[in-house]
Amino acid sequence: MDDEEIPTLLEVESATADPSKTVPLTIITGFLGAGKSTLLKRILTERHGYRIAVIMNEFGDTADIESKAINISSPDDPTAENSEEFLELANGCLCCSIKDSGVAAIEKLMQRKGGFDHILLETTGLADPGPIASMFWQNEEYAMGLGRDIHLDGVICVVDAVFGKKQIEEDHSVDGVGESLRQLAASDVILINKVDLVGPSEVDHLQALIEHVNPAAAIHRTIRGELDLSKFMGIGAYGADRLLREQRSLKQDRDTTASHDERECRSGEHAHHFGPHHYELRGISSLQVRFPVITAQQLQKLDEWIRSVLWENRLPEDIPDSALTTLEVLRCKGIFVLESKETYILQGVRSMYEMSQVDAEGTQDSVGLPDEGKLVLIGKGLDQRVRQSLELIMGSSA
Ligand SMILES: Nc1nc2c(ncn2[C@@H]2O[C@H](COP(=O)(O)OP(=O)(O)OP(=O)(O)O)[C@@H](O)[C@H]2O)c(=O)[nH]1
Repeated sequence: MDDEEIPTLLEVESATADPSKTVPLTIITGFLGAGKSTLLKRILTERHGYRIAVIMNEFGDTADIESKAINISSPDDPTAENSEEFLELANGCLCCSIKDSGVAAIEKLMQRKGGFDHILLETTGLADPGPIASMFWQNEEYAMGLGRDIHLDGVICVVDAVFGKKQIEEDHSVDGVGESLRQLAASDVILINKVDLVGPSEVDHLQALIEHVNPAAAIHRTIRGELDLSKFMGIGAYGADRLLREQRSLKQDRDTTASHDERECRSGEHAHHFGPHHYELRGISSLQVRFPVITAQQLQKLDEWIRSVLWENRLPEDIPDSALTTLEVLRCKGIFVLESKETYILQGVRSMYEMSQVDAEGTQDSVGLPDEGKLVLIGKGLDQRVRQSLELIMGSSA
């Protein structure tokens, strides 16, 4: 294809309820110097066929530095220095380097609706993408305005293969949880970048660490952000299909590689409902729990449990306002299968969550419905007590 040709628009797969009506938005976060600008430069300059609007650093103060760094401004363009203007790029993408507040930037962008199919929002200026993710996801106030035009597709985090481990170990802690760990916790896709600079065993080690912190994210290894865009765009991280697909592959993995410990655990009187996955690192912990088929009453109890944990930061059996725990859930995902064969999915970002029934006919044919459920929690204080509290619900019959 020569430079004069107009790029062909590729289909972007999306698993959300009605993607044709709203524009998917991906939040990009990442460790210092990990390769976010390199990834964005590639997206803005390569011929990939997608029409993407990139909003850079609208929440930070370094828009000018960033735009120079990725060298997209044209000397012939008198608006290039104006931080509130958009640049149309040769590959069909739009770049918006803006100092304005995020919402204002996106409002302006949406006035150009039809000119792009996907929004990438870079949030370098912020340590923790969680609050922005919850703003774009299921926020009623927001949904009255821009939310009608946009849906949150996913959060991605770029991690430095060379310094990632050190950054996790040394970064600043906010409320006992390091910034980089908060980024990992909030992410749906994680790129371990610069793998050309370290040996495979070092990358394996870093990947294992990341998998423990966030057992729900997809992890890819990259060099200079080289990765098929469909791996992190149009992923529908908050939709049902992705969760169902993950659940199916989890089951296949377990069917073929169930460990001795897990088999023992499954045959135990109470423990058979739960996988032994709990992990804690520098204040952040994750908990992964398998659920067998449950009753409608158990689902209701679980819903109450989630409300108590997400809204009041305590287990239902804890005394209100007791300072015993520092429980906080930053991200949760779940899938629950009822005796009636109804299937529910849970999606949660901080204190907001949604439990919705899966419409079997609405899922993609290849996905299918699972025969058992799971719950993944990422946050603070997710220890043995939390697991035992879930066991109480699962053990209850009414
Ligand atoms: N060898 C190697 N270098 C890379 C790779 N990706 C990025 N770099 C280099 O790493 C340096 C930092 O990359 P950037 O893309 O600027 O990182 P960033 O995350 O945007 O940095 P900040 O915004 O400052 O946090 C640059 O010199 C890049 O050329 C990679 O995969 N391999």
